[in-house]
Amino acid sequence: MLPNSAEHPVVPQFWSSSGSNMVVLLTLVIILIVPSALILGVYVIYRWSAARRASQWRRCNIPFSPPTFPLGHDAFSCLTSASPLVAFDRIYRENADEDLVGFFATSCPFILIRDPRLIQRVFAKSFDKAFQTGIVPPENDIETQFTINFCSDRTAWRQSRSIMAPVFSATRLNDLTFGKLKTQVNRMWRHIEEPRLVGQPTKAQFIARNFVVDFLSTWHFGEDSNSYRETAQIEQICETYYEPRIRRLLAFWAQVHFPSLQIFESFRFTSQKSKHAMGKFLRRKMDHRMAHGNCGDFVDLMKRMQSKTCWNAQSTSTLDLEDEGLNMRQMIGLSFVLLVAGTDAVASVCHLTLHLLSLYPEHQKKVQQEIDQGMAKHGVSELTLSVVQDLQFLEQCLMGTRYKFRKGDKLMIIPYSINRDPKYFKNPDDFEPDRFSPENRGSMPPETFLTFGIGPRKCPGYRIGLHIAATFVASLLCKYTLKPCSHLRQLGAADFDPLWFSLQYAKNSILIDFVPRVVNPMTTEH
Ligand code: HEM
Repeated sequence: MLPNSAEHPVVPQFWSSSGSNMVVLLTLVIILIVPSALILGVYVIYRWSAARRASQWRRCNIPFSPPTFPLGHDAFSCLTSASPLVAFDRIYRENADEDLVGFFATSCPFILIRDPRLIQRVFAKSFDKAFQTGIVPPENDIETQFTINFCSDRTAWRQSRSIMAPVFSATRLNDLTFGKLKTQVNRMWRHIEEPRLVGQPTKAQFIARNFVVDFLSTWHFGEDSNSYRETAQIEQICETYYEPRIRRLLAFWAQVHFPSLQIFESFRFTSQKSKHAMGKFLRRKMDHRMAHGNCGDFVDLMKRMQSKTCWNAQSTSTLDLEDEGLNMRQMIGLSFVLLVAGTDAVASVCHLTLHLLSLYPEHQKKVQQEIDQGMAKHGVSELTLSVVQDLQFLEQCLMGTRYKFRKGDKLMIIPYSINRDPKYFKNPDDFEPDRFSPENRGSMPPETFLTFGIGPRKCPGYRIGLHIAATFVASLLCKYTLKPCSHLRQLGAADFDPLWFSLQYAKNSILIDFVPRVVNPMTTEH
């Protein structure tokens, strides 16, 4: 019997089931077809732009590795677990016969320059190429423009380097500043003693970073921070400087592809949060100076520049300071220079040198002898500025760490790989500070020494950085002998933390045993 149509309306039933089928069908279309179409679209654009770039490289006779979708070069497949250095180093090694090689990182084309002579030609002799660092902040991102490292506006770059010249000058290191370093040394010794007395090792990264952050905080900003007790305020600002990893990668991608598109404004390298935090910090410092007088440090320099007509640059740049002096946004950028460019570079040289010296007791002993002799020569029983300035062999050790790598624009150089290339260095994997002795450095091709960069954008702070690192290492070696505890061999590219974009921190803590020395340097004869 047919159902009663009034109770069981046939037509609506039909429509409702077919309607729900349609909904399911539509949902499937949306779930499957739309994303597939999007991926296909991205793929086509990817292939098209890669093919265009490849044909340009072919025309210019530049050898290249064809891209694999979506990572670019397949060396990047390890990116989530390893530092980008691993991928770059692999590309360097895979192309041993080439002077330069093109490759893709996702869809971004890069040229890795392998031959040091070519590096010198491009980066040292051709200012235009050297000027572009690859990160291209928009002109109105004043803070980032004034953070010298990322500056893409020539006038701002010249101005920033010139304003900061007194800060980079080694003459700022005097007995007074050395006294501040000594405060940090005493705190570090106290920190090492606590675990040592209960038979535990010390984390090299931790003491190195605290030492550098606290010293820079005191020296430049007059802020007496003690990172062993609580995180220094400038460290908190530093922590928010770089966006979290995924945003940072997106920012880098957006900057390479669409440097001027406002839509990617939110994916910028320098986070808004850190700009605000730095602004607040600087304002507080300046107010304090108004009330309590000057200290002759970086904050005072900024304060002077704030009100001064400081440039006669015949420039049409929007960043021209003529008649205005520095404004707060420019000062924020310049303050970041000290934190971003200085802190990690010096801290990584410090802890990596400790690690290497713990692995090479013969070099460690030589540094200790040099320190003891220095103290005896100057008739002192503790480190002084003059003793540290005499430590030639220690300086060679600091240079010998050679872990730094430079990431330029679409042009890239990898000092890490060049420094380990047997073509240029005998026994490249050995820690041989004598490579950097004054005699040997003279015979070494200058273009192979890239620890501080090369050309007009070479590191302006390296003298200061080496001095801080020398004080750090010397103050430890005059009191202790180092024994490796965790890493029993030199670090390779794969041992570095993937979360660090350019500077290298080891993935796992480098633990070192500090064994007190029994010698009294004043009475030791050598
Ligand atoms: C001893 C430790 C240091 C090392 C190994 C080091 C290394 C480098 C390298 C390799 C570059 C070039 C980066 C590139 O081209 O991508 C650089 C640039 C720079 N460094 Fe250092 N650096 C050190 C200490 C410092 C210190 C203490 C400061 C600041 C107080 C500083 C400030 C800068 C600045 C501002 C730049 C950018 C220069 C420009 O683009 O014109 N560095 N550094």
